Amino acid sequence: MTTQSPLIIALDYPSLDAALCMADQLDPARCRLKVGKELFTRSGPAVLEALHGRGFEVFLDLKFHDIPNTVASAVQAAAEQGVWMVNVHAGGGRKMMEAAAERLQANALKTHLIAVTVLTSMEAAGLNEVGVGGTLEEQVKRLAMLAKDSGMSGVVCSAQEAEALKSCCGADFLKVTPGIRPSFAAANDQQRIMTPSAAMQAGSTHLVVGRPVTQAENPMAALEAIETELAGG
Ligand SMILES: O=c1ccn([C@@H]2O[C@H](COP(=O)(O)O)[C@@H](O)[C@H]2O)c(=O)[nH]1
Repeated sequence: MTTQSPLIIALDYPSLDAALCMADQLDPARCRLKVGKELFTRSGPAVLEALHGRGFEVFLDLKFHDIPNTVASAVQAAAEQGVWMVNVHAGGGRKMMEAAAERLQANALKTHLIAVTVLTSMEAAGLNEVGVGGTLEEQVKRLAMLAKDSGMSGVVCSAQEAEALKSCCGADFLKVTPGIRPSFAAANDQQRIMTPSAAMQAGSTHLVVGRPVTQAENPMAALEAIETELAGG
């Protein structure tokens, strides 16, 4: 099933059972689901099969970053398992991204392929410490433009950069934004955060929400509060 909702719920759980317990409370007409490193490493492709069987579109968030052939093969493996979206690190460079995009095209695979710019848990000082000069915004913009030029259909960025990326990369270029924090939620380890409605206004195309829903006392009430906020209520 496909949905018009921009919401992608991050299933960051240590077991397949725990992830499916949450998935079974959610509706594929109202959100997509994200499977990340912890859950995939523990459960493997079985989690994708289980979520697809329940009608969900799945973003496989493994952030591949390796030599071009290895990344292209991993992206192909993900797409052949039917995921809706998969990602790589833009820092892997043009050749890596082009190889991955070309592999999908050569095999007529329609999975969205996007690239991570700068993790939403990073701030300027942390970026500087790993040797990146210039501002954080400049780095996000540089990597987004490189990603677009290398055949990516969008990027992972923070909602704080969405407006600038809309200007340089266009409205159709996907801006998948983690670090979404409704007013009731803690920031946790996220640095560049925004509320759901502000993120949509800024130009995010998809909102990744994990702990504000999955760790809430009442996850369904938290999700409904986000939906109400997005509906302008
Ligand atoms: O830059 C990035 C890229 C990926 N993520 C992932 O999104 C979710 C966010 O979860 P929260 O609990 O809402 O913080 C998580 O799975 C991250 O691995 C990100 O946060 N930032």
